[in-house]
Amino acid sequence: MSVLDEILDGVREDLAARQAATPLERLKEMAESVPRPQDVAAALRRPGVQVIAEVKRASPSKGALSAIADPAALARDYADGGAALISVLTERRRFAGSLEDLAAVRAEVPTPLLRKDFVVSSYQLWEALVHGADAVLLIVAALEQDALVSLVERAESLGLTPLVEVHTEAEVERAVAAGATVIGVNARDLTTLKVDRGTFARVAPAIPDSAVKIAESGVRGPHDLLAYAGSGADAVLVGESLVVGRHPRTAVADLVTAGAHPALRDRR
Ligand SMILES: O=P(O)(O)OC[C@@H](O)[C@@H](O)c1c[nH]c2ccccc12
Repeated sequence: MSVLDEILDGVREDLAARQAATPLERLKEMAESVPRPQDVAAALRRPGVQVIAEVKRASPSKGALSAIADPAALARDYADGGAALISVLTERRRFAGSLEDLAAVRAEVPTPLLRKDFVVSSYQLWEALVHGADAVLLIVAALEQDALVSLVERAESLGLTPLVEVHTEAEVERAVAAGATVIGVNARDLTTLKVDRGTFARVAPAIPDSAVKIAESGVRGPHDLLAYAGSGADAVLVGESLVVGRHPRTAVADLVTAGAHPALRDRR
């Protein structure tokens, strides 16, 4: 069984437990008092290369990365550094994340938030909404096409922006066919867990110009952002290098400065 399949099994088990504890009807009631999510595509389409900073405690490839005692304080650093979007891992077993982390970050910063998880059910979209997300990750490799199509539609109908993750050109076709307008190319292959920084340059040409293009994973600093920008990235998603470094606010600010270079600002 692949790592992805193992992760998905755990995700479904945890999901079943949450559904047993909180019926969908209850979540829907809670969603009534939540403000409408922000326009994430617009935030990522601003001139220059935008920085998406991730609250990430652990990963399947490396295990524990950082204890992150206070995710809200880290998110505050990311926001102060100029992140356009903050990604919060909510998967528990492999990434040590939680919906509580998402809610804590929501209470601290006004920045748009991405729920980063393995979404397999519309129940998780309602959870994302209730805990303050503006966008949700949908991973093409983890979903049958009809499930992908319906989750893109359901997310949009709730006002959530679907960020659809791909690894190959064939997956770009599936993402576009499902109506995705914000597409992330993950340099980490979720079946082998290896990072190949050339993935974005190979896959991005298949993404329509009208879509927002995000380069995910493997960004160690401004030089990697600039390389992804050279291949057409509108935004980069950065986790590990921010949480293991000692100065997350400065690290984000350095990326934001690189992404705001005049040559990048005038591209679109
Ligand atoms: O830590 P990195 O190499 O900067 O990568 C961040 C992000 O791309 C990665 O966490 C990620 C991309 N897609 C995912 C899907 C699920 C979980 C995690 C991810």
